[in-house]
Amino acid sequence: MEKFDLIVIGGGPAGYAAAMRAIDFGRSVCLIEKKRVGGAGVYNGALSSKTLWELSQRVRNVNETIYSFGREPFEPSWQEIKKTLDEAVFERKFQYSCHIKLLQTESMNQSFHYERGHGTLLNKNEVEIDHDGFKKTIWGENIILATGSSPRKLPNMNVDEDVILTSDGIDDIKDFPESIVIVGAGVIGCEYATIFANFGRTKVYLIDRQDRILPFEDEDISTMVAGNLEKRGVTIHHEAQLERLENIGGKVEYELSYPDGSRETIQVEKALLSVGRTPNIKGLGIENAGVEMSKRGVHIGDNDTQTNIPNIYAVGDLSGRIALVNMGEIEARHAVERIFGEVKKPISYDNVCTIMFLNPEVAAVGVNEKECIEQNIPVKVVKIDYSVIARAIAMRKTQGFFKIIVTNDDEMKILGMRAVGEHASTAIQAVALLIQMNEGIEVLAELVHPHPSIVEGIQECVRMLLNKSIFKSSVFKDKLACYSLVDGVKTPLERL
Ligand SMILES: Cc1cc2nc3c(=O)[nH]c(=O)nc-3n(C[C@H](O)[C@H](O)[C@H](O)COP(=O)(O)OP(=O)(O)OC[C@H]3O[C@@H](n4cnc5c(N)ncnc54)[C@H](O)[C@@H]3O)c2cc1C
Ligand SMILES: NC(=O)c1ccc[n+]([C@@H]2O[C@H](COP(=O)([O-])OP(=O)(O)OC[C@H]3O[C@@H](n4cnc5c(N)ncnc54)[C@H](O)[C@@H]3O)[C@@H](O)[C@H]2O)c1
Repeated sequence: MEKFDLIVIGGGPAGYAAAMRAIDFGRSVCLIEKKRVGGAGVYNGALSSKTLWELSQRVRNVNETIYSFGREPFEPSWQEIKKTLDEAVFERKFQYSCHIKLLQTESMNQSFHYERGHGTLLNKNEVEIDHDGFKKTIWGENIILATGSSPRKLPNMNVDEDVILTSDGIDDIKDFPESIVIVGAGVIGCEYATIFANFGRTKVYLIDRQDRILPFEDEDISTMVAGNLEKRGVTIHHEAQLERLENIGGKVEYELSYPDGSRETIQVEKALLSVGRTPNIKGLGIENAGVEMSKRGVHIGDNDTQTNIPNIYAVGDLSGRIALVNMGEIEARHAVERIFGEVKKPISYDNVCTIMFLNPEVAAVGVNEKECIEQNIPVKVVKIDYSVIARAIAMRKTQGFFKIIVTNDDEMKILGMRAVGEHASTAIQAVALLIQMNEGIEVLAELVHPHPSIVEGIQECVRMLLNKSIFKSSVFKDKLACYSLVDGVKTPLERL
């Protein structure tokens, strides 16, 4: 039987990162992937949906520009869009293939081994690999489980990935549907609503069971994103309870009920279910090795990625914590460092940087106002509208804002930031680093920023906190705001 220092089951972003980190320690590692290396980081997931989003943003931008010149809209076909999507996915797939092949060549002198097949734990050290019925068993001193997650389904709903789809099937549609209902106004639902609305070829209905989309974010963000979706013709069913959704003769019929007792029935061409994801635990054999779920039955690998069986770790979406590529990679690298002796502090989930690919894009790090109110954290908040940032004016993209949340004391340590608008994702990075380094805001206030750049807005925010901004909030009251937020009460702060 082949023996390894580490076996990794699952070759998505988390599993791949784990295997690569093990190589750095000079340990023998076997990576097992049943389908396609890259997982949802590439296919029917992060890379594919972001390619679609980028294309759709370009189409919308072009159309907004040429509309103002009185020109006909630019309408690429779905086939053209799909070709570009496939090219992007292929490029990444090719990189992974070459990387894996070259790593296994003798000249690389690596102890990396790749196996295609379904991995199942037989006990705490042995894993069976099943490749199209050909089975073999390997032995590992340590095992990392990284089998990811799959779209959650709803009862009584027959997902056929043709008429009723999930994110696993949406990229394979044959044409722009005339209409689509999206069930679930979370991240995937809102991103695909944005994509279809941007292309402008599909009537989109979005089912939101709460009173506002993206309920985990502050209201100013939900309002701006929802307003833009509605401007582009999206119907958002707020506070809607989905009573029924079925395929009737190749079309979708769904029925909603509302708190006032009213009901409505609507027919559309396709449905997309985006109601969360479920960890891929079935068929993994965790029971054979004695690996247990957390008491609440959701997490696996509760002890800082380690499971109750000391040589078995769980990382990425499988762990049931934060389902993001970046966190999957960090958890995976952390688990390997724990296994091979480079023990560090436990992973912190406090300042995770995220981007939601909406219109406009929304980037986040640390706490928002909602969390400060819920957790009763007294803070100061400073907000600047994109319309006073030179670069945004030059781009003709003045919708958006920066919001920075700091401690309610003289030190004013940054606790969180939201960036909503063009280049939001690049802007968040500087502030994330300051939080990580536990630095004060003065550093940002004095740094020479490039001009014109969107990040100058962040600088103006911190200058406002220090009462030395260039534009004065007492004059531009609707564009610059600075207030304290204590016990849920907002009090404007005196600024020039
Ligand atoms: C539509 C969509 C958009 C997203 N957009 C973003 C984004 O913009 N940014 C972001 O950070 N995250 C995004 N995510 C989330 C991100 O894709 C996941 O968090 C990430 O892929 C999780 O990585 P993972 O390695 O844990 O799991 P996965 O990517 O699910 O990979 C798990 C791998 O394990 C394999 N596997 C499963 N069982 C076995 C087995 N028994 N034996 C062998 N192999 C097995 C699977 O085939 C798969 O390749 C998105 C997800 C979706 C669905
Ligand atoms: N840009 C990104 O970073 C990005 C993009 C896409 C996905 N992801 C990751 O993938 C994960 C899964 O995304 P998701 O959008 O499926 O999950 P989600 O948890 O973000 O949203 C699911 C939504 O579905 C709603 N819902 C659940 N059951 C419902 C029902 N019966 N009827 C109507 N609505 C219902 C929930 O209220 C929630 O708003 C995300 O949590 C995120 O971690 C990240």
